Amino acid sequence: MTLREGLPLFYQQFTALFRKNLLISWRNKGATCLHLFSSFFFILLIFCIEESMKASDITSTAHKNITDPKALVSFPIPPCEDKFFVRLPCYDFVWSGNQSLRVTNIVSAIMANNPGRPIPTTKVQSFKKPEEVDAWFMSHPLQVPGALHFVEKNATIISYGIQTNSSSGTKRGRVEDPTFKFLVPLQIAAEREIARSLIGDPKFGWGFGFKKFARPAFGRGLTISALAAMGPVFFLAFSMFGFVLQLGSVVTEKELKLRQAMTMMGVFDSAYWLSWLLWEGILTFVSSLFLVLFGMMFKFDFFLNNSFGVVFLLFLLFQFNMISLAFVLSAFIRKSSSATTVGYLVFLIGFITQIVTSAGFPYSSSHSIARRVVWSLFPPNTFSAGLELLLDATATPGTAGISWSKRAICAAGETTCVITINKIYIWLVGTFFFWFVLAIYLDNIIPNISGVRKSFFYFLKPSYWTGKKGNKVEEGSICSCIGSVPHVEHTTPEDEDVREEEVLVKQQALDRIVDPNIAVQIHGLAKTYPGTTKLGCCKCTKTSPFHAVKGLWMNIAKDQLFCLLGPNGAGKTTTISCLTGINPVTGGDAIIYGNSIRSSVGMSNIRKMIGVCPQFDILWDALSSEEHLHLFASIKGLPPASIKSIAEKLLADVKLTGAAKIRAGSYSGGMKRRLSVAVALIGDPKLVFLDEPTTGMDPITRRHVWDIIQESKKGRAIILTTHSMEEADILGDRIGIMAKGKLRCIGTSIRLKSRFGTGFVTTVSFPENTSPEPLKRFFKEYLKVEPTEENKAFMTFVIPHDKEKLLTVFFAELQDRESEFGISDIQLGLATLEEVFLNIARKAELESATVEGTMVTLELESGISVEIPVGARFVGIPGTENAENPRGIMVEVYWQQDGSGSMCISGHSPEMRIPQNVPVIYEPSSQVLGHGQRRVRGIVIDYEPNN
Ligand SMILES: Nc1ncnc2c1ncn2[C@@H]1O[C@H](COP(=O)(O)OP(=O)(O)OP(=O)(O)O)[C@@H](O)[C@H]1O
Repeated sequence: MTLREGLPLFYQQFTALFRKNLLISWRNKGATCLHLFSSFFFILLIFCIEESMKASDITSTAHKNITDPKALVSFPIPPCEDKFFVRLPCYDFVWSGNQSLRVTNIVSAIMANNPGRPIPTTKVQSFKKPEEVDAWFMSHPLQVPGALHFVEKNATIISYGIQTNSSSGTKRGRVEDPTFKFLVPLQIAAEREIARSLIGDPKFGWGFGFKKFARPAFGRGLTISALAAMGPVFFLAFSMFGFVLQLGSVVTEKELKLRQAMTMMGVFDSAYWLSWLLWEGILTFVSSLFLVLFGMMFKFDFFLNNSFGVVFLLFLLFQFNMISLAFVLSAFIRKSSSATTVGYLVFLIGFITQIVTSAGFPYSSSHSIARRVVWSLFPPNTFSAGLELLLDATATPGTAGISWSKRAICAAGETTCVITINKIYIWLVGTFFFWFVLAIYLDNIIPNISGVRKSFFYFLKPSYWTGKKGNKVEEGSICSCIGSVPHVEHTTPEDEDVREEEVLVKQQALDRIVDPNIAVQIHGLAKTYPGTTKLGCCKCTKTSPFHAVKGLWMNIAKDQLFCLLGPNGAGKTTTISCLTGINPVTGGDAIIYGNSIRSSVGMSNIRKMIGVCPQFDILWDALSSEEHLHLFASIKGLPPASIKSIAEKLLADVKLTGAAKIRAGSYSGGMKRRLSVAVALIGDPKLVFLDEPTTGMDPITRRHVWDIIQESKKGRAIILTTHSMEEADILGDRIGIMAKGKLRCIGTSIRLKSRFGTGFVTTVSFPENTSPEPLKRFFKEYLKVEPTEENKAFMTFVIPHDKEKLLTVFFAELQDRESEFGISDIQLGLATLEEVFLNIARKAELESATVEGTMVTLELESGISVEIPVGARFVGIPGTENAENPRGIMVEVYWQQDGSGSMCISGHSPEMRIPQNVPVIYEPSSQVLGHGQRRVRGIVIDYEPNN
């Protein structure tokens, strides 16, 4: 099947990824609806606030048509206690000019004739001169609202002046206007009584009143506008929905390694980012449209009087900016759960900078261009400036706002201005591209989930653009100082098969022999994870480099399943990660169907011919198995016409046809693993990596998957890692066991069992009343072996390999004497692969424990505690030497793997004498430990019981 390449592949990937984004949004309806329609709630909220503000201001006539305004007449002088802030005892007014009798009479008349409330003399203070009044004010602050100053010039002229505190005060939301409350009543009273005094008629009528203009009701803008006050912050909050959702989606794909899986399948970065951009762009377009339409529906002048295109474009460009900002921040975030926190922080910062922007910073000629440039990089700032222009334009009722044709013209009255709505559009387009390009750059240079990144100047290398030659990646955080990675000393393998394999591969590499039957040739593959430096708040934590794979040499044949076994941390997954290009190798190389994993061209060829089932399921919860297969098939470049039938076949193979349309989120662990296996087999790959494919499966499903794997061997190579020895035994054509980063043994299952197993295992069964002693003696005399396990019904003997030649005669005689020994059944078999595995793992543990001094405590039945290195098999107990046992006593320690895959002690043999001439592998320097406790350090003895 020919896979698509170049532009057609890009287009195919882009459409598949776009569909994936669409499906995920569709399945996540709640969040998508919130993104699209939350504007309605914000607009409704602003509308409600504005209505309630109007309702609370019932005395205001601003919203009413005034056709026949009423005259406001008769202002009595209010009692001084009515003043909002007054100090008691207070006075209704004070006056100067009391040396004149006429003035005194005028003031008396003012007090007596005050409408509705004659003023008592105790509430008035008199002075001779205004200066005395000022002096009194100084010593009696806040004790009087106003003062009258009279001067009798002559018989026909009496002049007067008024003093009041002109600053208006507020109390509990009410405003005190000193002019109308205190000044005008004093003025009316003074003028009335002066006129009566001058005319000489104490009943002279003196009418005075105010009357408003008749006028239509004011619009919203002139008085209170909730939109002007809260619009910027509400619109910023609204844009946060899309921002947080976008950030969460991108980070989730990174966190769940979905992005890595797609990269492994050869997805173009450009197709990935553009698919997100287009989908989010559509959502943004629709949500901005709804926002403007809702604003118009609620009849806000802002939306009605400014041109539709002008308002819509501002919201659209701002939201696009928030998408690219989300892309940038996604490079720094590892957990999708942090998206909401980051969204909240961005909102908080945006809220603060919006306040600063609305205060005039930096969009005025008094600020430098540099300040404006820096400030405008943060999209909420430019957005806020744009909103302010549009709000100002519609602040006066009945004004036309900003039209599309006038978008580049300064506000009325200004000949020059530093910012227009058109300039804001240009800024927003510029910052959108700036953040988007920065997001792609950061995505490349910040270490991905596997700790891999590109160099800072990767884009300057022609190979990045042409895809030719190496496109090297680096490891470690961008801030950590990575020194040179320590070299791994290559040691000649101890095992002869591993040595032989190494020599063969080296020779083939030297002779440049390309064996047509070899799918993968691994040349001294080494991987060292660099140490990292992490800056904490108080200290710097450093981890040292770790050699995970220390030079692998091996061939993996076509049409074969190579099984890679090893305890936890052996380096199996790291080897697979290197072979699949997830992690760069530190040393060596691997040739996969003639392509080197060290070259980017080679790797891009390799990606087309491999299928990977990673250790952990890499699936979208919201997509069904059918959709997963369609997506990955499209990314791989399978011809569109064939994708449907291929997906159907794969689903049938892994028995998921019935669940093809069900979302993977509701699958059981086993179903997810089967889907992962199907994904690995998409596009008929020539090399398949299966990293623990049957983990979490029930026995029936596991058998079924084994059948699928067995079937899939035809025409391809499979590299399988597993912790199930049964799986390895059944499926593996060849098995390699790794431990501590090195290959420890390699060969067929039979070969490994015969070389590393303890020998042949025979189980003899007999009826319960039979005496086992004669049988035991027979085994002891002929083969010199004791039973390793015995009960009333059977005995198990392990016969060392060196007794193999004796077995034919031995078993012939045993069969002849069956009735004599009372035997009911005899079974003979090789040691299990599990035993081989434990042996290898134990030896590797012992090797590193002896170097690193990793000890565990062996509790002997005799009550002694012995400290021994992990993996030690025969352990001598110091202090047990005597005449009978000149070298002392030893025990055989039995090991097993615990749930986490680490070696732990499962028991020990009875104590036995240490034979003469057996060498000591490890003798601890100090023998006795503890205070009075019987706790010693064991001596590790190199003893093979069969020799
Ligand atoms: N990114 C990393 N940085 C540092 N050390 C790592 C990193 N990834 C893996 N290691 C270490 O490398 C060693 C080999 O890990 P690897 O995952 O390859 O083991 P494995 O054989 O696949 O084990 P398992 O059976 O548990 O999957 C382990 O000790 C692990 O802690």
